[in-house]
Amino acid sequence: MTARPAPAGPRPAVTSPAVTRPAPPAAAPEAPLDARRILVIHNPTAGWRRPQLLRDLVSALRAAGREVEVMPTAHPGHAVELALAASGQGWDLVVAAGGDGTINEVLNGLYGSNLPLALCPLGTANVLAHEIGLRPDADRLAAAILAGRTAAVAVGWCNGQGIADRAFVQMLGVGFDAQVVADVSRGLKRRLGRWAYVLMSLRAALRYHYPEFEVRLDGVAHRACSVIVANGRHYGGPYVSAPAADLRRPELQVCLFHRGGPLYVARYGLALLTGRLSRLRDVSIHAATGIEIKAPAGEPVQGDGDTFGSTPVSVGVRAGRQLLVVPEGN
Ligand SMILES: Nc1ncnc2c1ncn2[C@@H]1O[C@H](COP(=O)(O)OP(=O)(O)OP(=O)(O)O)[C@@H](O)[C@H]1O
Repeated sequence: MTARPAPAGPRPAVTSPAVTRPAPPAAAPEAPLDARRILVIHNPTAGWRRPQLLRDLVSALRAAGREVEVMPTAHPGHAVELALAASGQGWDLVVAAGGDGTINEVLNGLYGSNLPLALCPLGTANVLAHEIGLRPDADRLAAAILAGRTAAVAVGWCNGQGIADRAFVQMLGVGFDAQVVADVSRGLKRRLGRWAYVLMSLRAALRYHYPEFEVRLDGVAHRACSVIVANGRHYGGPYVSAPAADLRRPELQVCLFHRGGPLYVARYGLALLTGRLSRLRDVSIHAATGIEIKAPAGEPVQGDGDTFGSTPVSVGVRAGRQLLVVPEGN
């Protein structure tokens, strides 16, 4: 992997669990971006593979006089390498064309480079695209990039078993959902799309062992059967898990699920689909900037829909360090 020289100043450490920071005032809008040279990092294995969407986007950008190069990924982790190498090559913007896992890899490669990120959502769930109101329509995607409207988003960070200082943008999960993500194979996702998650959720609901997690939120101890750490509001696609979450604020919303077992999984799943999750009495949501999660044994940790590693895991957040192209009205 190509190593980028460290960004000016020390790389900030994951926020200490003991520190509670007040939310900063809303950030001033960024000046519009005029991206002339655009690199597209494309995961050809993502989601339902909508090659036409990407082709149309590239045509629209070229028709508007932009220089566009598409680099396909060849293996997992390749998008990190391509994004790392992109800084210093004269690009004005990097587009992540794929699902949330591809966006996550590109983000991890871009961090600290000051190169803005845009999305071409080709994945299965496309949670970040839902979060910023980006529709999978080539004309709208091109219009957003050409308008150059950006937002500075806060980035979540985690360290854990097999996880070394990894960024996430939308969410991180430990417990039932991380088990489901670990169970869904690439082949199954390709064959069944979203239904792969439904199928594996049903299977895991019956087979999962529902351990209890020890969770420290800014130093305060809690216990939970499952945990979702939300940087954005959305989860699993167009559904909302944490209504108070805001990508622009360096603060995470932590959903603690206090009961385990198949009936509670069904209850939580139904509440998520009907927008009532945050109102359940056995779910509590807490704002936090430093989070420690431990389990009796190593349990899977998922971030942005891909397995990162396993517990114990510590999670923090860093303010406005990544510029993201957002559509009008966001
Ligand atoms: N050429 C490749 N071959 C196999 N795997 C790849 C390749 N390029 C990237 N990957 C891996 O594919 C994984 C899944 O990609 P991604 O999340 O973008 O698609 P998805 O899972 O279909 O979408 P979503 O996350 O929205 O459900 C990524 O974690 C990445 O490591």
